[in-house]
Amino acid sequence: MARTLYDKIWDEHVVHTEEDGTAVLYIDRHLVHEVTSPQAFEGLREAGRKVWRISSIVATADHNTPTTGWEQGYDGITDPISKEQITTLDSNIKEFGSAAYFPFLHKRQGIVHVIGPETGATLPGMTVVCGDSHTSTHGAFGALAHGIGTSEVEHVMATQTLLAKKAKNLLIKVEGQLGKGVTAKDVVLAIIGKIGTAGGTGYTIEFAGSAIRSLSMEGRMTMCNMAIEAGARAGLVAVDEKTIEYVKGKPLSPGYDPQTGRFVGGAEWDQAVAYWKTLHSDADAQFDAVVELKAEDIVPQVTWGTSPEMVLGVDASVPDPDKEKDANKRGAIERALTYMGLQPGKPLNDIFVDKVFIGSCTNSRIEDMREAAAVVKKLGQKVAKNVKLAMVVPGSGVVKEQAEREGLDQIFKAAGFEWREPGCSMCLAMNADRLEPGERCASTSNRNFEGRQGAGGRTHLVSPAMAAAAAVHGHFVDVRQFA
Ligand SMILES: CC(C)[C@H](C(=O)O)[C@@H](O)C(=O)O
Ligand code: SF4
Repeated sequence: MARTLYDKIWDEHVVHTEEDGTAVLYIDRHLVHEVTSPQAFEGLREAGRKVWRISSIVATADHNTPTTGWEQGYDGITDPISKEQITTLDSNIKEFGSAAYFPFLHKRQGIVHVIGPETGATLPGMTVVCGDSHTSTHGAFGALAHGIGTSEVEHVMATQTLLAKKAKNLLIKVEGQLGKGVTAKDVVLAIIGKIGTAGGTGYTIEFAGSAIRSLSMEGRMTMCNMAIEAGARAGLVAVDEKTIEYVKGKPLSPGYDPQTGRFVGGAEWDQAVAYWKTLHSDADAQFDAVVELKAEDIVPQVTWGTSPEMVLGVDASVPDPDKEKDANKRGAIERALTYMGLQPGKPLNDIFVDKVFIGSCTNSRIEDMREAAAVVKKLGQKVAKNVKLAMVVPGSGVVKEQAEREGLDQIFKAAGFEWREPGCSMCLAMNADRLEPGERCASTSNRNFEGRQGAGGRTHLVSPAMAAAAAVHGHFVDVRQFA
C-alpha cells in the first residue's frame, strides 16, 4: 500500500502496537537540554537505572546560558537558578554519559535544535525526541521528530522507547516561486495565519510542493520549527539531494573520519544514502487532509497579536475587532490589541519598535545571519535612534564562527547591533536577555505569547530580513522594496 513519509518512518520504528493503537516506538536520537532533564536524571538515579543507550544522547545547555560575559566563565552566569540548571546538566551528563556534550562555553555549544543537525546528530529517517516542543525542527531532514514531556524524557532514557499514538497525515503544499524578500519564515507564518494554531492538531504535517523543495535546509528547518505553532507535534520534509548534501561530513554522520575531520564515505554512508532516498511519500499516498498555498500570494509577514496565527502581510493594517462577527474571536482580538498597545487600522509599517532580536531556533542559522546582514549592508545605515537594543544571537558556536569568517559580525557591529554569544537568549525570558514591560520587539523567534520575552513585553514575529530592516528604520518596512 502506498505510504506517506510519516507512515514509513513510523512503521520502521514501531516495536509493538496495542489494540487501542498505543504503540511502543523505538527512539534513535535523544537530544537533551538543561531545562527538562533534571527530574528525568533524578528519576533514573532514584530507581537505580542507567541510560539504556548512551550513544543516543546528545546534550547542550541553551535556555539558561548568558549571551554576554563568557570571558568570566561560569561566574558570568548572574542568575543563581540558571547557574544551577547549567551545572546540574554538567554533572548529570558526567554521571550518565552521552554521545556528545556541548556544555556552556564549548565552541560547539548552542541551541539544541541548531546543534542537532549541525553535528549530524539528526539524520534522515531517525526518530528524534527532546524535552522541547520545537524538536519538530529536525523533521526538515525527513526525521520523525517531536517534543516530549519530562516524564517521557525519563522513559526514553530508561527504555529507548516512547509510548505514542499515531497522528493523522496532513499535507501542506506550497507551489510556485517565492518572491524576492519572501522567506521560509513568511511561508510558515502565512500557513499558520491560514490554518490557525490548532489547524495541525492531531496531525503530522508534511510540507511539500515546489516552493518547499526550493528552500535550503535552513529554510526547511524554519518551517518545521513552527509546525508546533500550527498545532502539529511534528513537521516533515522529504529527503532530497539538499538533505544528503547537508548531512555529508557532519561529525556524527556516517562516512565522517574523526581523525582527519573530513568526509571519507564508505559502505555505511552508501547504505545510508540508499535508504534515505526512499524517505518521501509515495506518489499515490493518501493524506487525511490537504492544504494548498500559492507561493506567489505570500508576502513578508508580521504578527500583530499574542498568538502566531494573529499575523498579516506587512502591507496590511492592524485588524478592527468591530469587523469580526464571531464574539469569541472579537474578544481575542480586543484582548490582544490591548496587550500589544495597538489601535485598529494602524498600518503595520507604522509600528515602531524598541528592541530587535535576531536569533532563536527558528532563525539563528548561517543563512539567517546572511539574510539579515545583507539587508543591513544594503541599507547602509545605523540602527535607528528609537531602537534601544538590536541584538544578533547566532544559534551555535559553529554558526558564530562561520558568520565571523564571512565578516557578518562586522556588518552588524558597524551598524550598531550587538553581536552575542549563542543561546536561546531573548526568545524566552529564561536568561538575562528580556523585554521590559511595555517594550515592543521585532523578533525572529516563534512565539509571541503574552510575557514570552519578558513580563509585559510585546513581540512581533518576523523574518530575519524584516527584523534587520525594522532595526535600521525603527519601524516595520516591506523588505521587498530593497530585496
Ligand atoms: C523550555 C522548553 C521546555 C520550551 C519548549 O518546550 O519549547 C522552550 O524551549 C520554549 O520554546 O518554550
Ligand atoms: S530558541 Fe526559543 S523556541 Fe527554541 S528552544 Fe530556545 S526557547 Fe525554545
